[in-house]
Amino acid sequence: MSSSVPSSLLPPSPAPSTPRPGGPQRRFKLETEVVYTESPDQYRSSSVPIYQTATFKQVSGSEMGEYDYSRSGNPTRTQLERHLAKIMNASRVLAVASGMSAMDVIARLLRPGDEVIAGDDLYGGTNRLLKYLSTNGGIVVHHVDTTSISAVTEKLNDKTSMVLLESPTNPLIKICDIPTITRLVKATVPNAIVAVDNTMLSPIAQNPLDFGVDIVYESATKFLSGHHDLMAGVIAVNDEKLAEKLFFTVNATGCGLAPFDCWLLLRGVKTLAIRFEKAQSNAQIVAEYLEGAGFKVRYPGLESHPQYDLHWSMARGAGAVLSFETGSVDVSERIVESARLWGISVSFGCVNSLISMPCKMSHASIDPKVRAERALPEDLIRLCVGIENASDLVEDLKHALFQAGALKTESALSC
Ligand SMILES: Cc1ncc(COP(=O)(O)O)c(C=O)c1O
Ligand SMILES: N[C@@H](CCSC[C@H](N)C(=O)O)C(=O)O
Repeated sequence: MSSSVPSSLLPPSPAPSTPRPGGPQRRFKLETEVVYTESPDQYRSSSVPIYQTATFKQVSGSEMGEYDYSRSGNPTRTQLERHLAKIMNASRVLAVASGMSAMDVIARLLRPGDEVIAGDDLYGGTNRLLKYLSTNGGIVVHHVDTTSISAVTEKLNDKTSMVLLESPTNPLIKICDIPTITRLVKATVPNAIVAVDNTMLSPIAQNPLDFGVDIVYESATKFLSGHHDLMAGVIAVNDEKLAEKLFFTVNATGCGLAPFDCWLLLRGVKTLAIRFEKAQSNAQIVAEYLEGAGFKVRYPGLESHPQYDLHWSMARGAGAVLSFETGSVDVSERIVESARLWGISVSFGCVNSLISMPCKMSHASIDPKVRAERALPEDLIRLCVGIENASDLVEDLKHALFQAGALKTESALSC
């Protein structure tokens, strides 16, 4: 531990969970780990208390307690971070105000002149922050097709400071070979950081830290919380020095997650496994229906996905986000507007199913010219599948497709 960060400001490292204090210390299956939380609460409260306080009184003028100020640390945040560290196979997790906050904290590791290699298909907000840094921060950003290992390695040089990956990507659901890219980056530029945005799968389906990457971050606004009732981001690492640097920025900039949101997120995480499983099985049914109806569907649960085998070599599930093309922006708009059960909304990972057109919504901040260069189809529809009844979802979609003129025959309505 470095002398720059007092230990009182660091959350304790995660203890292995055990149903009874003093009982056998062991790792349980993920579905069990997400539900079980330890709390050192003096009243043995079943739910972790919300320490809705900005300050903590000190024992005396010279003796500091464990916490002094909630920007620097708060017991509810500590409990959340410990719980997430267990689930994300990390030694340390930091909970911050949003997924973009997490990305911002990570990006502050960069210095002018540094080079970043990122995907050519990535969340619009990430693209926007990278663009800002390249315009104003002296950072050079290379956007490459991360499905091609050589496209990534060709850009590696001694100025490469960070390789930023998403798999699956948002919204084209492209898969990249995280273990191989990580190995090659480490062999070529040992100090370069490999960071993975794991928002699309959550720790239930993929743990990139297990592949040797340095940082995993997620928008906890999505699957981790699951109800679209809070904004949060999480950063997970296994290197204490790196954790300290990241924590320094969290404390210095004040982006640590507020106590009530920590509590909401902790509550949401308990149902992560069951929500994710149901949403994912619904997504598989929806993807198969759309493919059967003749659409080009992007979903790693379909054997037609070009990186199907690669995906399943890394992940335990296909997730609940898929996208498909219709061949016409007008038709896509009509489909989106004809759906009743599917909410027209950005974001994903919620219990409710959502439908959107990335080029007009989540990825609208990417210059239309850049979108065209990167072959992001303007007619792309993204479906973020929730936990409703699968037949209701398919029925609603069928009717939206039919009303929009995307299903040519009545028979397609019954497939
Ligand atoms: C893949 C991905 N990463 C990061 C973010 C940013 O998260 P947040 O909206 O919580 O800031 C989003 C969506 O916003 C996303 O889709
Ligand atoms: N207006 C927002 C759009 C947020 S998109 C949220 C989510 N990541 C998604 O992919 O739907 C912005 O400008 O960031």
